[in-house]
Amino acid sequence: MAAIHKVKIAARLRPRLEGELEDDSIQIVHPSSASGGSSSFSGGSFISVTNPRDPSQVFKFPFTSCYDQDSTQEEIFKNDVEPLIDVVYNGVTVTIFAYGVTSSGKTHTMQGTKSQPGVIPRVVRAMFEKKDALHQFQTSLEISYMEIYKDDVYDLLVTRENAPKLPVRENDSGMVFVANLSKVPISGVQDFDTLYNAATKHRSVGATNLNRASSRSHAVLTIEATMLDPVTNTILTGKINLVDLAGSENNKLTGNDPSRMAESSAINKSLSVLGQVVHALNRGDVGRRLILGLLICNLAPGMKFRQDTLNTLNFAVRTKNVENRPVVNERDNRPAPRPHFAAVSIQPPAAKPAPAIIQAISTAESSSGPSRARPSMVPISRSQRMSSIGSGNLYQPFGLLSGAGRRPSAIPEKIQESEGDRSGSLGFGMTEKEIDERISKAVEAAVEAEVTRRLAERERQRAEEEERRRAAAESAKGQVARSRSRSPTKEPSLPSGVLTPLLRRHKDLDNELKNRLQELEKKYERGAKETQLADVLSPVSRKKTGRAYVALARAHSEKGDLQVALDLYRKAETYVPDNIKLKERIIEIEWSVKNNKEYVPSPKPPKKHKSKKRSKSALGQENPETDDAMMVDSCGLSRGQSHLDSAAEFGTEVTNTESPNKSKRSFTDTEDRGDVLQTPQKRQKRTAFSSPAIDSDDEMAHPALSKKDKRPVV
Ligand SMILES: Nc1ncnc2c1ncn2[C@@H]1O[C@H](COP(=O)(O)OP(=O)(O)OP(=O)(O)O)[C@@H](O)[C@H]1O
Repeated sequence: MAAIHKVKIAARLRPRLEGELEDDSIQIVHPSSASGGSSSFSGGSFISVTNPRDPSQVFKFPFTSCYDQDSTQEEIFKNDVEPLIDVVYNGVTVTIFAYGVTSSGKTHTMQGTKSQPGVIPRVVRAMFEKKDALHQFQTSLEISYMEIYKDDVYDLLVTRENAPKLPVRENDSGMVFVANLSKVPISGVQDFDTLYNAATKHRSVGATNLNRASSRSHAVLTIEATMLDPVTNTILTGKINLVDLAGSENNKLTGNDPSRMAESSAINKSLSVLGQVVHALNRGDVGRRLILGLLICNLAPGMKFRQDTLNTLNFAVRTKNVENRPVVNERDNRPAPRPHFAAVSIQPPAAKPAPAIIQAISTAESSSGPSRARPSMVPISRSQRMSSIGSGNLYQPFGLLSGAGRRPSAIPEKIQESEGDRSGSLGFGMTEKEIDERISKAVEAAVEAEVTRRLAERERQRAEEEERRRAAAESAKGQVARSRSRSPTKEPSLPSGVLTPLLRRHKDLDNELKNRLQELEKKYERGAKETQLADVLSPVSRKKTGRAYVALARAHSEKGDLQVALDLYRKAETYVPDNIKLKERIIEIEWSVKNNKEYVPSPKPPKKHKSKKRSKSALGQENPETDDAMMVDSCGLSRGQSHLDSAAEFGTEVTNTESPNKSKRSFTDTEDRGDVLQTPQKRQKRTAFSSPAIDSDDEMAHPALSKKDKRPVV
């Protein structure tokens, strides 16, 4: 078996910022805080998040690297990033993502400041240090820097005026790349700083309530090392992709205006697709070549961010199970190049298109599933590809590429043409054993991929065969029924004798078994179609279907069928993947199932009287239309109630994001000041809203959905 690496997760909780309230709803817990001054303990550390429904309970998320508020940039780099530099110099593509809600510290972690440089400047320095140490190779470094803004890709290394949208294309071997993205050689740290600082100014940044300089785009910086071994005349290419994702957004907190909402919706959509891809990778729906090596989950402290923190951690937990099978990008540099089988990529059939973020991070291994949503691009021809290669234009951002034919522009011509004695050296300073190992791993990977392909093919044939058989059985059944109706006595009778009862029983069982199998098959087909179905449904229908599943799940959870309820909630999630409350519900039930604990759903609300509705409407905080919709809320709470409740509980603003004109009311304030400051009337209202239910407006509402979408669904 080829070596498999799980994606490494690091979680980092940023310190409280000025004006943020102190509370311990999100904490990093180290096994023994007494065991030394480090702010990151590997082994046993976990993030604890209090359960929004029951503050006496906590959710624990153990990760190998947990960095608390006192952690330093140096610590993160030393522990989790620096080891990856060697991997890059071994010809592997590595990706580091910073993921988290807006203002959680992604840019601080990746970019940092002059006094506290982050991952990016440290990686660059380390890449140059390592390059200098590799005397035996002729090594060059190049960078590309792009941003993905509202699903469009722009080159950050050229000025905005000269930066048209770059097309994302797929070549004829299924490799996704950003065409015409510039790749610039860098000669040293200073050189990089000049380029990078200028490029960063081109990035789309805007102010939100939470962050004055919020990144509104995903930024992907790629540093590529090309190493030529003059002795063996082979070229090894390693890359490190450093991705500062735009923050996932809670529009209630960010206070986005309508134009920002569109931006925000694009950000959330792309992050949600990223989440789905990771989910699909976990389920094995898509190829298991990986999209990242390290995921840094940035967390913001305090109750205000608790829900976002749970979402981020939930995403991280899923990502943790993704397996990574690194591939070495090595190729022969002799005049008649042939692909090294270590770099052979087995190409899957064409899949659905996807947003740019996914196209950019996927490696064309994805064979199905929700991983592509961009309209299909015209594949470039081989000749085009070669000319792009020649001009240095072809960019394969995260490619585990089939390496033949690509000539790094930064390598001097004479080196490219040189041909060394291949027998005398083991190349790239590796021992024979290491080379053998690498070869056997590559062979295993190729064989495994081939076996997987064949198994899939066989499975497909089996399914077709099964379908044919079922159709034949159906039509035979129809004929039997018809002939029976014509002459009911014609059914072949069992031979009489002592075995007759046994034969009859056998026949009954046989029929029962067949029926069950048919049912199972139908169920399986339904499950497989679920994701595809969700893709083709309109947002309204998706939401309706999601709600129906939630209602069903709720019924099961009330009966105590937690596993069934969980499955149904997960199904619902397929239809409403962005639903925060639903995700939270899933986490809770998962926790209850895993720990064999009772799960107590919140009580159904009493039926509302019209007068109550009127009085609520009079508050100007909801409209009756949405109120009706609330009645179908899976947890039984009316939407308005739970909306307010949830807002109150999480200290969020009760601002209807659909209408920027509606008045805002901050519950953070009310909550912080406590009940003492409230009038008896207000206190009464607050009590009514303080049910512990968590299913709320949020559970079924997506910020991008229109008002129309919030109609009753059942
Ligand atoms: N570890 C830290 N130490 C000190 N300050 C921090 C830390 N992390 C973040 N901050 C501060 O918090 C604020 C928000 O951080 P940052 O801009 O990095 O968030 P972000 O996740 O990149 O947000 P967005 O997604 O909106 O771009 C900044 O003022 C930053 O300086």
